[in-house]
Amino acid sequence: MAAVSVFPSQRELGAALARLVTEAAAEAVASSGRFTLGLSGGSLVALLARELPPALSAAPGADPSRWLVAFCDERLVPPEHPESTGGAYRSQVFSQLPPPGPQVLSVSPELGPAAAARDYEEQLRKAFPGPAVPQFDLLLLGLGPDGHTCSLFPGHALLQEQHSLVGFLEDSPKPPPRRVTMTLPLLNSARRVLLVAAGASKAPVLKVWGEILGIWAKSGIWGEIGGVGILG
Ligand SMILES: O=C1O[C@H](COP(=O)(O)O)[C@@H](O)[C@H](O)[C@H]1O
Repeated sequence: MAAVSVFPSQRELGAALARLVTEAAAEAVASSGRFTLGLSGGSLVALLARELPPALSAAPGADPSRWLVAFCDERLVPPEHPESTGGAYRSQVFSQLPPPGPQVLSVSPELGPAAAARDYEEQLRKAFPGPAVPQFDLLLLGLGPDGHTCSLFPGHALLQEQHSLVGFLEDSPKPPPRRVTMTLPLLNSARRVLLVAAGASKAPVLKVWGEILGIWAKSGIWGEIGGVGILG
C-alpha cells in the first residue's frame, strides 16, 4: 500500500515523522523485542534531531535501547567531518537519547570504499542472522532534487545491483564522491519504507517518484510505502 502525506511546514513534517517512528518502534519492540531502523542522512538528520527525542521521552514503550540502527548510506569522510551521516546522527540525535541508546551499525570510512562496503554488509548479515536479505522494520529514505535516494543516483550502475546488500561508489555526482550505500535488494525487502522529502526543490522529482512508486506498489515489489512530503 502506498500513501502520500503532505505537510505545510517542516516542523509539522518532523513532528509527524517522529510520531510515526515512535509508534513503529513501540509496535516492533512489543512484538519482536527489537526495532530495526535504517536512516538516511542530509536534511533528515535535523528533522529528527528536533522532533524525535521529545516524542520518545513521552513514549517509554518505544525504548531506544532496543533499537538496531543502520545508515542507508554513508559518505566516506571521517566521522567528525560535517558531511558524515553517522557523525551527524551521533552528535545531533543519539546524544539526546537516554543511555545506553541504540545499537548502531556504522560504515568505517578508513577502510576505503570496497572494503568498507564489504565490512558493512557483513555487519548487516550478522545483525540479521535469519533471512538471506535483512528485513528492516522501517527505512527512512531521503530524496535529492535530482531524484537520488540513499547514494543511488539516477542512471548509475549501482541501480542494477541484484545480489549485494551494500554497494560503493567513487563517482557520486553529489560530493563527497566516495560513498557506501544500501542497494535496491535491501531497500525492497524492508517492511516499511518512508520517503521523506522537504522543500520546494524536491517537488518536481517527487511527482516523478510518485508515478514510479505507483508502479512499484502495483507490481508488489514494495510491501508498504508511506510518503511524507512538503511540496511548497
Ligand atoms: O547525499 C545525500 O542526499 C540525500 C538527500 O539529502 P537532502 O539533504 O536533500 O535531504 C540523503 O537522503 C542521503 O542520505 C545523502 O547521503
